[in-house]
Amino acid sequence: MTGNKGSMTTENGGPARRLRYAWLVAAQATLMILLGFFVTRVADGHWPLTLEDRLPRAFAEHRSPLGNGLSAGLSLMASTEGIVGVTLVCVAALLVLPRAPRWTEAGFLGASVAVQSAVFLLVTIFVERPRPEVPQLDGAPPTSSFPSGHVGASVALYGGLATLVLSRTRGPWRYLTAGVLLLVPPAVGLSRVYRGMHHPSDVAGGLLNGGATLLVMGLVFLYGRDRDRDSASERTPYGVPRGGAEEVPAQPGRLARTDGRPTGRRVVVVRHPHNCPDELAAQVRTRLGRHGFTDQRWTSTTVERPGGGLAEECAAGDVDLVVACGGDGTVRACADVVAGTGIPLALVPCGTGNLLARNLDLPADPATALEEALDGGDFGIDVGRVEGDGLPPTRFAVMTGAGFDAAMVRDASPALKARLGWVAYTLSAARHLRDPRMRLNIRLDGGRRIRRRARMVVIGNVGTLQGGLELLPRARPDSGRLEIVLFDPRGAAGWLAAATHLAARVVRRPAPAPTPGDPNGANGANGADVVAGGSLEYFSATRIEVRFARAQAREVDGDSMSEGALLTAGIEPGALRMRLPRAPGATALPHAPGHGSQTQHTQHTPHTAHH
Ligand SMILES: Nc1ncnc2c1ncn2[C@@H]1O[C@H](COP(=O)(O)OP(=O)(O)OP(=O)(O)O)[C@@H](O)[C@H]1O
Repeated sequence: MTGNKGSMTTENGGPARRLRYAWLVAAQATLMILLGFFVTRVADGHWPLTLEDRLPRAFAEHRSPLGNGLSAGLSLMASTEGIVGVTLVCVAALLVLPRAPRWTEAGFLGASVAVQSAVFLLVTIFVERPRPEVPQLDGAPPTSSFPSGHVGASVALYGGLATLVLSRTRGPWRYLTAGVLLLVPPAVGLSRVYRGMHHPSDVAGGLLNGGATLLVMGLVFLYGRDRDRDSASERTPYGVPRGGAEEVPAQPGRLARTDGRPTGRRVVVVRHPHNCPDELAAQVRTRLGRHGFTDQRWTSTTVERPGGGLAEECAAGDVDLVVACGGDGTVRACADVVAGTGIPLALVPCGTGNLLARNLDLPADPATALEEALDGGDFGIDVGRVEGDGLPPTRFAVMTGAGFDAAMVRDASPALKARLGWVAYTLSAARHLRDPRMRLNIRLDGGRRIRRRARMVVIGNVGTLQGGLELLPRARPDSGRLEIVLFDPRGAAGWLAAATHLAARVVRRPAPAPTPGDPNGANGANGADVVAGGSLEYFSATRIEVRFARAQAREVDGDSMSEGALLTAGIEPGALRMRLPRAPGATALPHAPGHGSQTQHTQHTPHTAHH
């Protein structure tokens, strides 16, 4: 994990560096005390402070049971018990829920709440201000009215959470989440004035104290972490400073790393211009540079050329790494070019679904996913190949299909995708729930044709969708096989059975589904595994042909394709060499002595080994 190296540096240098920022907390406390003196001794009795108590008085005169209840709830959210409880839960969640504990983020949140409280208490020792002269709905604590502790604490906690959401997560939903969190402190402020506990200027003081705390703690923890990481990446895994360009051993074509492994130096970065913003592109550029990729060729994707100029760059030779900055469509286009060539592919997952990245268990943060992969190794994964009537042969890394999912992909509004991410697919799916069932026949590995009706056919190299939903539980990227599901819920009961079955797999994280044909598990004809009252039927094969009675919507790795009545799919075992933080279950590839035009075939784990 990158964090290991990063945290080693952080532990050595972090506390000392953080102490250097202690003067900022002292400055914050001094300024807050001076502000308190100004409010209580200089501005008191002068406009506009002469007007401010009209607000608590107006509230006191117009109190209602609803207002009392709402303000009590908001005040409770920002009470000592509320703040301590929510902070502890959030800190515990940051340490336990992610794959690696988020010490920096947990530290930022915990320290923000603690430092805000400490400064608040200090200020109230020096500044004495009486509460507003109105009936108060809460017992008045002995502390000064200036500043509002509830408001300061709510800024530190809910504002701190908003900061983490904005700085550590992706997707348009983060703005909505952060917006809701940022509404809490002003709402708490209003509730404190309503309840007669504070003057408006106390609330302003609380907002200021909380905001200043977040600024200082953000500087110490979040900005500080990036600096730690940057300086850590200046070093090899053994702490030896990395050579600058002029220190590189004169060895044409390849660099020697101090850990003895060879590292390529020419990288082609395929960038989806809408999914990979400039800021992320800059991070990718820097991280690649630090890992010795000094010769960077950047190419942008277009609708007509979803792989940009990758094919031409690879044809020119001497490409040591390809980086796909985009979603599954961009990855597919890159995989189509590099599969079978031995050129490794790394991902910067910044699309809508990013299903390959999810299935390979990459970090959600795109730059971190790249960083960890660059510190990892090369592994062979399978790719699928699909063609059909009017569908030229193309490779896929995730899934291809027809029917419901393809119509959903086709009709997802690009504007909604940009704003809501994968939620746009959900909205589109709702419009196709009542689409008619397809009549089809399916042929597996040259066997006899199986007739079926279904709403959707999905053929997958990997099987997990958003939210951990396992559409194809047996699918593994290194199995050497493709998994197929026919989805055919009938009536409300069928939909309910299918939804319950899929949801139960998310909740229980069950063992792999039985192998088709396994006497202990398969219960359908033709070696299929039938579940959820017949709503889901699973098959497994290396060659699949699906013929539809009528032309259907088709999709490949989330990209809509022309309608057609045929899908033929096969598997290329281990054909795609991927640079990953860790093995997805495949055998690590030895580094090729030279590549570019050379075909690398990988060892893949036999299918049976997984069952
Ligand atoms: N410059 C561009 N402008 C508009 N569309 C583009 C551009 N480049 C590529 N595309 C289209 O974007 C799609 C590929 O996008 P990609 O898969 O990378 O992201 P996504 O669809 O947001 O994410 P995901 O596939 O993970 O859900 C393709 O359909 C391609 O035609």
